[in-house]
Amino acid sequence: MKIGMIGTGNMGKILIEALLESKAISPADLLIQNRTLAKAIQIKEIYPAVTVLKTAKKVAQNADLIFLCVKPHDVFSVASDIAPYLSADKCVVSITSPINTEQLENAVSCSVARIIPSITNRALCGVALFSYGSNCTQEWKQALSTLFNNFSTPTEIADNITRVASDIVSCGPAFFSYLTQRFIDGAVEETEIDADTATKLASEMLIGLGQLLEKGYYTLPTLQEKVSVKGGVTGEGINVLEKNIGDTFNQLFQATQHKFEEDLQLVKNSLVIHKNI
Ligand SMILES: NC(=O)C1=CN([C@@H]2O[C@H](COP(=O)(O)OP(=O)(O)OC[C@H]3O[C@@H](n4cnc5c(N)ncnc54)[C@H](OP(=O)(O)O)[C@@H]3O)[C@@H](O)[C@H]2O)C=CC1
Ligand SMILES: O=C(O)[C@@H]1CCC=N1
Repeated sequence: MKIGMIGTGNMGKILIEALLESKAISPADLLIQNRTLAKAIQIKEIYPAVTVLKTAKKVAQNADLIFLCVKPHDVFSVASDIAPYLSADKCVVSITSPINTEQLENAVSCSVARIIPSITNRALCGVALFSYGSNCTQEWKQALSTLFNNFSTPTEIADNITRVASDIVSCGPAFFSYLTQRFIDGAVEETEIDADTATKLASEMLIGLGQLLEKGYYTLPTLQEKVSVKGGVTGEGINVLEKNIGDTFNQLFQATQHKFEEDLQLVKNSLVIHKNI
């Protein structure tokens, strides 16, 4: 199977690295293209057997499975460029949350899916959120799930939880990096530890925490219970968190939902431009 990647920015590159480093596919089966071609050429310098194509049209003609790894406002322009070259047996995957599979199916006449990846897939772990188009064939559903299983936990989601699922899976790494950074900053400001040591200790702690959860030794509540010895220091710290976090995370999910509504409207506007309604 030939896989085409249109858009080799942040996420396109991460998917290429995950596909190749997990050995899900061979570099000879990968066709890549980007608006600024130099970005795709840089990837070929790392993986010489990858083919760089000059146009999205050529990717559509030569690949069986085509990933659209562009920003939401560019998806329909790329989809309408490639639509005439897609036979019914091909599959198009978009990776962005504000565009649903119905909108994709209206833009191209082949199997479609939306797969929202996560930066954690670069480490060949974490979740990829799957939504299949209503006309997506069983063969493509199986092929996509098998492909992503090499470097992620493919998880099918209902449309109504798209935003929150993506907040947790794809935005989550940024949120928890930010919180960890603030944790480190506090330690450096309040004690004699230096930033490098605090960063190293906090990073190792997070890796260990991930391993504990992966191995299933503890749930999140039992883990807190085990560490918070009665009358001990952890309890004092948890009290501070309880007093101050308040409804921060409610506000966070409200803010992302609000931004999502705006993004959905922008997508509708770009659909009008491409006359696909
Ligand atoms: N970042 C993340 O963690 C995640 C991102 N996503 C989604 O992935 C999508 C892409 O995000 P990201 O990779 O961060 O964005 P980037 O801006 O880094 O990448 C987008 C790429 O698309 C290219 N591009 C734009 N138009 C075209 C075109 N017509 N033909 C070919 N290439 C084109 C751009 O080229 P050029 O070099 O010319 O700008 C750029 O390299 C977003 O919709 C985002 O929501 C999903 C999950 C996680
Ligand atoms: O489309 C999305 O929801 C993702 C989450 C992180 C960036 N973009």
